[in-house]
Amino acid sequence: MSRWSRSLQRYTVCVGFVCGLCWQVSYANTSIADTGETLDLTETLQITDHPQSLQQLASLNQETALLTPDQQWHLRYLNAWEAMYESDYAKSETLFQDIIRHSSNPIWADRASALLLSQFGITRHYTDAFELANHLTARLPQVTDAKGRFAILLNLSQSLGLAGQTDLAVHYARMAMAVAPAGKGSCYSASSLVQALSNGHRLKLDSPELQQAIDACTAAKVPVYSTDLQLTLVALYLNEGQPRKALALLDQIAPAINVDGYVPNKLEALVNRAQALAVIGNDGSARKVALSVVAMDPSSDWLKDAYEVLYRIEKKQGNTAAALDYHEKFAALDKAYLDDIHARALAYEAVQQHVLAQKLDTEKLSEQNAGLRAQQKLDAKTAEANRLYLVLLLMALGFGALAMFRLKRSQLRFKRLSHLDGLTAIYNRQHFMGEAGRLLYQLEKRRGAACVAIIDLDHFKSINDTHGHAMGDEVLRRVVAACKQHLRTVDLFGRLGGEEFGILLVDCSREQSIAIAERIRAAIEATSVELDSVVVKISTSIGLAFTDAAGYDLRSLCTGADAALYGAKRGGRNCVMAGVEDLAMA
Ligand SMILES: Nc1nc2c(ncn2[C@@H]2O[C@H](COP(=O)(O)OP(=O)(O)OP(=O)(O)O)[C@@H](O)[C@H]2O)c(=O)[nH]1
Repeated sequence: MSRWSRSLQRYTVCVGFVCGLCWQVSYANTSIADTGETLDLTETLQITDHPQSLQQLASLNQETALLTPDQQWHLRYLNAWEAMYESDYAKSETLFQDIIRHSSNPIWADRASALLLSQFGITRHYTDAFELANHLTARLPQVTDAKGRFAILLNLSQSLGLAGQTDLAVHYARMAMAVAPAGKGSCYSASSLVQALSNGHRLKLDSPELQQAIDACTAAKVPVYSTDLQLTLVALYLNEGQPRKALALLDQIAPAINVDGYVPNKLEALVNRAQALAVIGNDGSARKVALSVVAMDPSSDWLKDAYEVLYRIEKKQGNTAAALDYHEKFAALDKAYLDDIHARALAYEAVQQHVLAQKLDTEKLSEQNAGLRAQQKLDAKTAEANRLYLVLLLMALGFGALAMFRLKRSQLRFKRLSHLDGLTAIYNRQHFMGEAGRLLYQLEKRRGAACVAIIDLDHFKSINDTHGHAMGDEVLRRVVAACKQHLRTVDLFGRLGGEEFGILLVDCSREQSIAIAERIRAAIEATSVELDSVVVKISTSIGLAFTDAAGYDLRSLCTGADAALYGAKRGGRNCVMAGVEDLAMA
């Protein structure tokens, strides 16, 4: 028969030993005060002396207050193991999940995960098993706890073997062998390798792995495993058409099987014996052995093989009805068995597809995220560039505006300067004449009165000649200052040239104008100009012309004022001559 048919049962066996991890620990003294040691000892006893371990576990569960938080997780792990051992899978799964999710110590989480992986295989929760297997495969590089790593590797090999992934099962079994502790650890890992090869139909009678595993388990004194491996050899004899050798080996290991009392091995041996007897034609014995298997009412795997033997014997002997009956039973179990293999393969593929889809989704998301991040970076850079452009633009506009402002101010300044006399800072002749003409035009429209006064300093040449041009310039500035004292802001004041100044008195009657001119004359006369300790006295002659007589034409007014000025000079200087009438009088 195929070793496949026994895989799940062997799976259970392996789990039972692996999770116990029966390291070489002495347990003579079971009343240890140190709770940490008690926990370790209890773990050992779970395999080597189960009744004793139950007592230890009960004591520990009553003294949880004495345990550290980490020891409490260890205790939960032992309780989970116990529940699984007792086939209370609902309870053990709850406990395992609690440890996996909430234990802060990865040692317990990893060991619990390894056991839960086993349990999922036993309970045929294949999807859960392969999902957990994927998780543990990814987690493996971080597992530093030797026991946890070993347990994970063994159970990965087991679960992947169940999925028909022989290469992976062999790979993890070899990894487990590489880290296996001497003794039982070597036996368990070597047996896992044999099982992986057997499940993948890669095991031959002369495969060195088989003998290596038998030697390891014999040396480690693990009789159940040794017997199981011998049964693997029996199956190979049967598969290769050597039933007598199979029977010989079964006879050889029969005493050990009885001593072990391990039911799966006992059933396996019986089924193999029935098959071998049937092949050699000993139908009566074969039927008897097969019926003994049926009587034990085992799980489907052995029952299926037993019914197959019975069906072939009845058919061979022409017992059609019995043959048909056995065939129906065999076919039903065989279908269930094939369905189970199919279910494992499907679950494995579904999980791989799911993982692949998740990976693709993750990659797609990563790509999208990368794209988004790149877009965000681009957007940020664009925004930054835009801000920069805006700042530059504003700066350019600012600078432009500033430049414009400066240019305008400069233009205005030049314009203003171009309107002013350089020495006295009052209007020059050109601007004075232009402004005077404009004002007179406005005055004419509203018939306002105005007066043009021309002021000419007396004997200015002699000041220059006597005291120099600097004194002459200073005199000119002081004269302007004196005139401004008596002018209103509406009046127009300009230097017409040399020592000659013009004034347009706006909205000023003849009398008011004469009075102002007289005050200006008096002020100039009163002015003493001192420069380098030299004091100069000055005077001025002023000629006036009025709009009420000369009209609003500037030229006429200037001519009139000039004529009046001429009169003032002729009249002895230092006086005001008002209009043509005065000139006529003069
Ligand atoms: N210091 C100085 N002298 C100037 C300036 N502009 C003209 N003058 C001088 O002013 C003098 C004018 O002299 P004149 O035209 O003979 O007149 P005046 O000496 O005042 O004689 P009357 O007008 O007849 O009293 C000349 O000597 C010019 O050189 C100036 O900006 N600064």
